[in-house]
This record gives sequence, structure tokens and C-alpha cells, in this order.
Amino acid sequence: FNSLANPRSRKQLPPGPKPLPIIGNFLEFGDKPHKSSARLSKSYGPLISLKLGRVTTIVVSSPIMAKEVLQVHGQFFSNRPILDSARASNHVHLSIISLPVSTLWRELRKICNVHLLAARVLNANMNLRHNKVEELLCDVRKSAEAGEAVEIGKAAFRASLNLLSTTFFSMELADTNSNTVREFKETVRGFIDELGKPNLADFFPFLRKIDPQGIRRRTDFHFRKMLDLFDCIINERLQLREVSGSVKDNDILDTLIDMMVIGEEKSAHDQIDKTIIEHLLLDIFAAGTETTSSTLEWSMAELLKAPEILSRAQAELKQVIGKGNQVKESDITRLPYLQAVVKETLRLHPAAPLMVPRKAENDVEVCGYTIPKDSQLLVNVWAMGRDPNIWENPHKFMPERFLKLNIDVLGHDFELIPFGAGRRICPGLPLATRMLHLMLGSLC
Ligand code: HEM
Repeated sequence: FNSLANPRSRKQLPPGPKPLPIIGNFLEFGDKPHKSSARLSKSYGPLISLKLGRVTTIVVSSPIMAKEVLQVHGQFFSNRPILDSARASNHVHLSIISLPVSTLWRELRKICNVHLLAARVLNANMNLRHNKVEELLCDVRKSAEAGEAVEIGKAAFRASLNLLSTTFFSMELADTNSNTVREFKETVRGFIDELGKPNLADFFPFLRKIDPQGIRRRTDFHFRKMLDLFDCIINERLQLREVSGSVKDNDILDTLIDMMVIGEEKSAHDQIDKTIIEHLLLDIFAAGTETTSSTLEWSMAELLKAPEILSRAQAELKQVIGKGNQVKESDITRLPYLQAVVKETLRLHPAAPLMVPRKAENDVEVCGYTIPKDSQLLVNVWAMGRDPNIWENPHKFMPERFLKLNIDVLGHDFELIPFGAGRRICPGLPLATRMLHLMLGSLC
């Protein structure tokens, strides 16, 4: 695997199926691209190239190759291709997800890492999440007492959204106005659905102007609604501050507003204004809700299919926390089996099976092949999680495997990277893992 072995002049694309004229390999790629590219990798190897319309797409599906592109050559794959839907509401120029590595992107990452999602901040607001989980349990109990089935997917989405909004806005959003909560949920769902649809304009850039499926237009509508909502929340808090003098909640919303005010005074964060904060919140809610709730839903589905695993998780909870006591985030480190259940869920059902696309900034030589400049790079996390060369009984849900393995999801162990790796690794990882363990432990 000497990535510099081949002379630069011999540009050789990684192997892959022959593309058809115009559509390229769209038919092979299909509507379950993580599964189809896993199948193709069996014939062509762990580094394959496909042509999707006009876009050269490289799919990586082994930990060694993932390390090559995300770590060894990470600096050339640190940006992302721009989805046409991200152009809605001018989001692309302010979005932490879409921005290339730049001063603004670094500033936004710093805000996330230091002010929003650092352990110190998450410890300070964990009681808010504990209260919200109690509400989830109340709803589930009520349904159980009435003999009604609980739709876990719906409950998980609601709970994830509530935990996220309570973390960022304290209690206000969820408590003051239930219409706002409902509208918020519908809007988040709306744009997540749009972002999940394959968009012809991304594969045939000349179609961008006409937005053939109307995805950018509808995304624009949802983005505007969300941005208006964040604007209202910020304005309400600013008014509250005016009424109560300098009294503050000292929560994340206050921190963000302080940054904005400092921004107006052009000191430390002189790039950060209200618009940027609103777009950052938009990304956080887009990236943090469906991912967390679908992972929780899969965990519950796997546990309900395997009662002996559920019993073992319950026994651990009973022993460590005591029956009837509330699970707290501070208990997670003492619950190795629960942690193993979450890892096993992320191995089999990563919320982003092909990670979030990256883009090659230059021609890059990897293991004797050339990944051409501007091609899109996908890392098949789903295929690596099910690779029999890496995992024993790869398709079986066996949390106990992680009790023996020293593997975590923090981006160092390339066989398990559900949150990505390298400089664009998911900044929400610390909050996502807290929410997942808290909700799953509580439901168990
Ligand atoms: C189970 C839950 C989650 C999973 C599996 C997940 C997974 C991912 C993945 C795979 C990436 C791309 C990483 C890369 O390119 O290396 C990502 C990026 C991102 N995630 Fe998450 N995520 C989750 C929850 C969250 C939460 C709760 C938040 C916010 C609080 C969040 C915010 C973000 C943001 C802002 C990015 C873009 C970072 C950038 O491009 O610089 N995620 N996530």
C-alpha cells in the first residue's frame, strides 16, 4: 500500500464497472447505494470508481483505504462537494457542513467544540436532558397502560429533537408553545426528507438552473421556516434580557447571543453575526435529529428481536443504577454492556452509511491509483461494519463482541467510523453518544 509507488504520469482510475453513455453507472448504483457499492467492491476491490452522470465517484470500503483517504491524505479530502439543495437560502456560504476548510469553517468548528458541545458545557446542561427523557418515559408508560403500541420511530424522533432543542435553547422552545414544537418537527422532517432524495442537478450540473425535481425550491421553503424560527427564538431571548436587565439563563443560547454581541463590537468573533448563528443552528438540527433517532430506533428493534440481549442490558442497569431509578448521563461510563449495545447498533446500522461525501481537492495517488481532482469520495461505513474479514459473524447483533475489543467510535479505529474521521469528524459526537445512551438506557 505504498501510495506513492506509481509515477504521477500514469494516471489510473480505481477499477469499477464500465459506465454507460450519459447516465454512467446510475443503474448499478441504484437506490440503496451502500448495498450496491458493497456488492461492487466484492468484484473490484476496496477502492472503486463509478461515474454518476457527470460526477466521478470513488467508493472506499476497507479500513486500510479509509485511513489512506481520511488520515494519510486527509488534507486533500477535507472539503465536501456542494449539494444543489444546500444552495437554498444562501445556506452553502454559511454552512459548517458545506463550507470548505476556511477561516469561517474553523471559527464555526471552534464554537461547536468549545462553546456548544464541550464536556464542560454538556455537563452543565445535562439535567435539562434528564427531565426531557422523563417526559419520553411518561409518554411510553401512558401508552403501555392504555394497551397501545408505541411507535418507537416517532417517539425516538420527538425525543431526539426535544433533547437537542432543550440542550440549545433550555426549556423555552418545548415548554412555551406547543404549536412551535409541532411546526419545528414538521419543518425538520420536511427538509431532511428533501436532503435524502437523489437530486439530478447534483449529477448533471447543467440542470441546476432548472432545479428539475424542485428539491432546491422546497428546501428553500423549509430552510426559511427554520431560519425564521431561530430568528424568533433569538429575538425573544434578546427581549427577555432587556426586560430582566442583565439577568441571563447562561445557557447555550445566551452564549451564542453573547458571541453575536461581541461580534457587533468587532472583537474576538468579528465574523459571527446573527445570520451565521441561525445557519449554524440549522445545520445542527439537520445533522443531529434524524441521525440520533434512527440509531435509537435500530437499537430498540435489535433488542426487541433478541430478548436475551435486552435482559442482559436490563440486568446491568438494575445492578449499577437500581430498579426504578433514573438513568443519568454520568452513569454511562459504568454501563459497559449498554455502551456495547450502542456500538453494535452503530456498526450494523450507521445513520450515514456512506458517511457524508468528501471531495478531492487535487489528483491524489492512493495505493497506485489516481483519485482525480473534483471527484466525490464516499466511504462505505456500512460495508466495513459488515465485512467478514473484520468481524466474526458480521451480520449478527452481538454487543458482547465489544466487551473484548478495544475499539471505539472516536475516529481512530477505521473499522468503526460511524461519525467519520479526520478534521471533519462529526462535532456532535459527544452529545449524540450521551443522548443515545441516556434514551436507550431509560427505555430499557
Ligand atoms: C448518531 C448520531 C450521529 C451520527 C451517526 C453522525 C454522523 C456524522 C457523520 C458520518 C458526519 C461526517 C463526518 C466526516 O465527514 O468525517 C457528520 C458530520 C456532522 N455532524 Fe453528525 N452525526 C450524528 C449526530 C450529530 C449531532 C447530534 C450533531 C449536532 C449536535 C451533529 C452535527 C454534525 C455536523 C455539524 C457535521 C458537519 C461537520 C463538518 O462538515 O465540519 N451530528 N456526522
